[in-house]
Amino acid sequence: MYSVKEAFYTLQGEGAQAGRASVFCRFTGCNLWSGREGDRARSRCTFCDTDFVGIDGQNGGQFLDAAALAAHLTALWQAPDQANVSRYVVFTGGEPLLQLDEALVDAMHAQGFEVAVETNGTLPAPAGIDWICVSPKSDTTLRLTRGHELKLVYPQAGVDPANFAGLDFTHFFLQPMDLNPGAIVSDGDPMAATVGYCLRHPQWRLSLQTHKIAGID
Ligand SMILES: C[S@@+](CC[C@H](N)C(=O)[O-])C[C@H]1O[C@@H](n2cnc3c(N)ncnc32)[C@H](O)[C@@H]1O
Ligand SMILES: Nc1nc2[nH]cc(C(=O)O)c2c(=O)[nH]1
Ligand code: SF4
Ligand SMILES: [Mg+2]
Repeated sequence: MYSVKEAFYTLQGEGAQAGRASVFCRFTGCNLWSGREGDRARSRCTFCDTDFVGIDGQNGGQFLDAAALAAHLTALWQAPDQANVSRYVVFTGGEPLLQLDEALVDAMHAQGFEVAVETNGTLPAPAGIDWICVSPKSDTTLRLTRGHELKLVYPQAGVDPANFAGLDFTHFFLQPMDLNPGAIVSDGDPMAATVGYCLRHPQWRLSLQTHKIAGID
């Protein structure tokens, strides 16, 4: 059984795949925050910009098995098939690695999708994922120390990007912390701080949340 908050067709907004047409599957629940505003300040992740509670979002629900969820997500892909252009699904949340398993990865591959995940990196990943984006959070133990992109929200108190710069990732991004969700503390302007860090440390590139700029999901 999989619990899905919402699922929708949009453009990936962040990181190296920004701008790419994608089906997003947002799983319910996270291991670093309950999702309740009253718990935010004392949670392990305090700046989350996402509602991942329940199954009441667009195209949300419970799905008995991988085949059922794969069919549901495939129906959301809205483009005609074209040679050399893959369908693309992004599993996020909440924390997707609480629910994503090899059966679902395989079922999406069988429907012609490349499979991406957005994870906080604290849980092991099933085999077969084509694109792993890890976004580390302060005061957590990173279990996923390799992948395709490491995308650190910046600045986070007590987190130095240098601690991740030697890990086995292809791309290194800093993403300015969006303070709108009521994020708890940040020193100064995250955008300016992030730009400044990337200017001084060219290994790191700026990731903007382009879906927020574009006004899409
Ligand atoms: C909502 S999280 C879900 C996936 C997973 N739990 C994680 O944290 O990576 C999706 C992405 O949004 C980022 N994010 C969350 N809140 C943010 C904020 N206030 N500003 C910028 N990025 C944020 C996360 O770091 C992650 O890269
Ligand atoms: N368009 C769009 N791109 C995204 N990239 C990562 C997101 C996420 O919430 O995981 C996200 C999202 O919520 N929307
Ligand atoms: S950003 Fe990710 S890890 Fe943090 S509370 Fe939101 S879903 Fe959980
Ligand atoms: Mg988001």
